[in-house]
Amino acid sequence: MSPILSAQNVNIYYGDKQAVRGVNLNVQRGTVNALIGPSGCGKTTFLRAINRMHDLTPGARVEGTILLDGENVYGAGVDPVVMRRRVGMVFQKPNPFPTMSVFDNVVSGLKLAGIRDSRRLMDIAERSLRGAALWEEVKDRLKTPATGLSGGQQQRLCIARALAVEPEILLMDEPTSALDPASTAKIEELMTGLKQVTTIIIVTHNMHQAARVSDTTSFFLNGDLVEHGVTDQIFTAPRDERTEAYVTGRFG
Ligand SMILES: Nc1ncnc2c1ncn2[C@@H]1O[C@H](COP(=O)(O)OP(=O)(O)OP(=O)(O)O)[C@@H](O)[C@H]1O
Repeated sequence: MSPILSAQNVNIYYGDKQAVRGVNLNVQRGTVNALIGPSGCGKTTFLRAINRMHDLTPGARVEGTILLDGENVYGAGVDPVVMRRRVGMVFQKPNPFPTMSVFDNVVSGLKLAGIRDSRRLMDIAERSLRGAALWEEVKDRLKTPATGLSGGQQQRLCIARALAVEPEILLMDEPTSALDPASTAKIEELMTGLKQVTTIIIVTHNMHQAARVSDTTSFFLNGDLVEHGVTDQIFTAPRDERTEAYVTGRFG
């Protein structure tokens, strides 16, 4: 099967400084993929290249090829805004739009895309909130401010907001690092279900989390992708001694 994402010789720079070096990575549809490695090794930098977030960072430059379902993400004529709809993103800290209600947060991307039909918006909002395992908790308070939700609920709201526009890939940058263990467990559980509707690439510092939720794992070190493989293999039989040192906790 052709990969949903194919990165080919990707180099990323901030000014003169190279943060990611020659990364080659294929990600299969309907899987969860974890990016692990010590602080500063380039995980977030690589993640942000996938939906062209570096376009917004002065001095940042991406070289090489990133194909989304065969289409060059950086190709001439590709609208970065459209690309960011196809590749959704959830950040470390929940960031619901603070002045909007729960409902308006979920449908914000749809409204921007010109969808106005209220029946349709409600259907998609319900489906997205169910997809983010939040519907039961918020169905009676859809019109209340999103800021009234707990941190864990706000993060699931951000996941619902990302799901509403049916992204082909969902990028998650340490999505549980600001959450308590119960909220973290809920989001980890939910990822398995999300594989039915999208493909997930998650940056995590937590190796137990990577081992629990992901199908494949990529180990980064100093801007290099050292090793990529099935998660079980990376954690139990790594091929590179640097991967072994990291997953056994000898540094990082
Ligand atoms: N906007 C920026 N401008 C300049 N250098 C940056 C910028 N963002 C990141 N870097 C540098 O690029 C390198 C990779 O950073 P990146 O944030 O991708 O690492 P990371 O593996 O995600 O780290 P962490 O796990 O701490 O989030 C680091 O040396 C970092 O200091």
